[in-house]
Amino acid sequence: MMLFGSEILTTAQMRAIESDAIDSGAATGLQLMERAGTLAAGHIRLANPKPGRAVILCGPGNNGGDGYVVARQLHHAGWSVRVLGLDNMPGPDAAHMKALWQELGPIHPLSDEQLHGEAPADIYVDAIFGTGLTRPADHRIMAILKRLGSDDPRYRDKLYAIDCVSGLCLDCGAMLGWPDDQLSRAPHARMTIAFDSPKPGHLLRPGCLLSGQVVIADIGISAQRRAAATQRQPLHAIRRPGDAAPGLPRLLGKSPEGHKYRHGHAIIVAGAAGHGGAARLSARAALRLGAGLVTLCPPQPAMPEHAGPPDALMRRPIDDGAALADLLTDGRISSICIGPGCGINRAAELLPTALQTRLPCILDADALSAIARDDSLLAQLHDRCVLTPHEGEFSRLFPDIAARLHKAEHQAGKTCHSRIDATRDASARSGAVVLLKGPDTVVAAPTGECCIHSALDVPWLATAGSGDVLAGMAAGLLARAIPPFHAAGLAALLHAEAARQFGPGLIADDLPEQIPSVLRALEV
Ligand SMILES: NC(=O)C1=CN([C@@H]2O[C@H](COP(=O)(O)OP(=O)(O)OC[C@H]3O[C@@H](n4cnc5c(N)ncnc54)[C@H](OP(=O)(O)O)[C@@H]3O)[C@@H](O)[C@H]2O)[C@@H](O)CC1
Ligand SMILES: Nc1ncnc2c1ncn2[C@@H]1O[C@H](COP(=O)(O)OP(=O)(O)O)[C@@H](O)[C@H]1O
Ligand SMILES: [K+]
Repeated sequence: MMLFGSEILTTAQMRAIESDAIDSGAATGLQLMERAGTLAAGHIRLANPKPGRAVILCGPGNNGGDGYVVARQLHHAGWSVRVLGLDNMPGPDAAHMKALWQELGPIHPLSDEQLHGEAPADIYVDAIFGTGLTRPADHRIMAILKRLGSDDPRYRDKLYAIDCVSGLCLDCGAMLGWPDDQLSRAPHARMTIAFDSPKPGHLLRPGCLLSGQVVIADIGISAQRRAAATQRQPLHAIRRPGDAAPGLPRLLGKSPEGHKYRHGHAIIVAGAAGHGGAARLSARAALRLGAGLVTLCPPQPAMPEHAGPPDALMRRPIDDGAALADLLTDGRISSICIGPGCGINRAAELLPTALQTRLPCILDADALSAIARDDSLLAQLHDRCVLTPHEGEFSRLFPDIAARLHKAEHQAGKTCHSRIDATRDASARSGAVVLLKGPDTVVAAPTGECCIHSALDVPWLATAGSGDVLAGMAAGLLARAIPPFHAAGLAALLHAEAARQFGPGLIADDLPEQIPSVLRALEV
């Protein structure tokens, strides 16, 4: 089953595909550069139909080569174009494009003084660095980037980036040489024109926050991309339900001849009195996503707390591992959710029983804390488990992997280790599906399958209990026999879509109630 939208390529994969296209004679490097620059100019013109004044900033490599093509194309379209470039000898393709531009106009020094000395322009095009950036820009280029990112209204909302905002590592989304506390002053593009496929850095923070609208220009290498697809670990981007496969409504729908047990039975473990809200949110979400039955399992003393609605929810007290084992002898139970409001000690006590059954299970919140405390629990995880940590929980579960995410090493120009790498490593180590939460949620399976779900437009999800709803949604989907990787990815997608539909003012209680409308919009 292939559910997830457009493929994401790393920069190495992109370079390999470009080489294949060139080596096979499908296109020359010069033709690819001409297409890239022409398509970028086309997108800029679509966004700015009336020719105006453009300043094009061209760097030392092929990204600069694309910039010279953009300059030429805008010039021919009637724009007044000023080009700022470096006095270096780029590779042959970029050198050719540079020479073609020089037949039309001069190249001024690429410096902050020159940029700020220019008459104000309608647009600025960043063609300084693309996929070839290997180290932080030097102080002269940094001065230009800071200028473009400044509050000065001359530059605000006028930046078009070729492939990426310069300084961005397209493999991990970090801005090389930019301390976290200065990122607000980094250039924020209005639009990024990227080639063939999105790259991780367009989707991961902070890159996704700096890239603006990312448009993908088809430079004619999709045949080479498809030909090599089986050699890559699958990595996909899902932003909206439309990015998911057409099979989604059928997957989430219910067949006319099905009865409740055909749609599975989810167990939601609850905790001690006073903490019941979290598990009830999960249970509601599992019901709304179509699990045939949902049973909430608090300890006996907490039962009275769960007397209220929804009436569709069943309750059964579970005091210890033996009681859970007894419940799980019912072969119709098809998923378990442990964590929300559970309490760490209770989670630690119940986890071995739950894991021993090898039933699909969602492990969230306190279950993650229990696993972080006890390596023997980590060793019992299996490929039908879905771990749903936020960054703090992730760091406690996988401290060494999280430490590699630390950007200082990268900023010194060493290794690059992205949220994708970290989530994949965590999944490989635990043998479970891992969903690392955030505005750029990453889901990875032990098979290496991975997807990024971008929810940058729904910051109202950052509200207490929203993770509990996510866990319940995934538990509902797992109960319905949707495989763990897809259940996790779909839960992230439908969760964000519910928030999107509800809009500002959202609290976690609203999310399960919004699910029917999300499903209706999907024509489930
Ligand atoms: N390949 C293709 O067919 C196609 C590629 N396309 C385009 O090519 C772009 C990739 O081009 P690229 O590989 O030349 O790298 P690019 O991003 O221009 O920058 C690297 C240059 O900067 C240098 N450099 C690096 N870091 C530096 C620093 N901190 N400070 C100073 N210098 C630094 C580095 O030299 P170095 O000193 O590291 O040897 C090199 O000279 C890609 O993003 C897309 O726009 C499209 O045309 C489609 C077809
Ligand atoms: N700024 C944000 N933009 C979009 N989604 C977010 C943002 N912050 C958090 N989320 C999402 O909200 C949920 C929060 O989960 P979690 O941190 O576990 O909260 P809680 O423990 O209160 O339920 C996750 O699904 C996460 O991806
Ligand atoms: K660029």
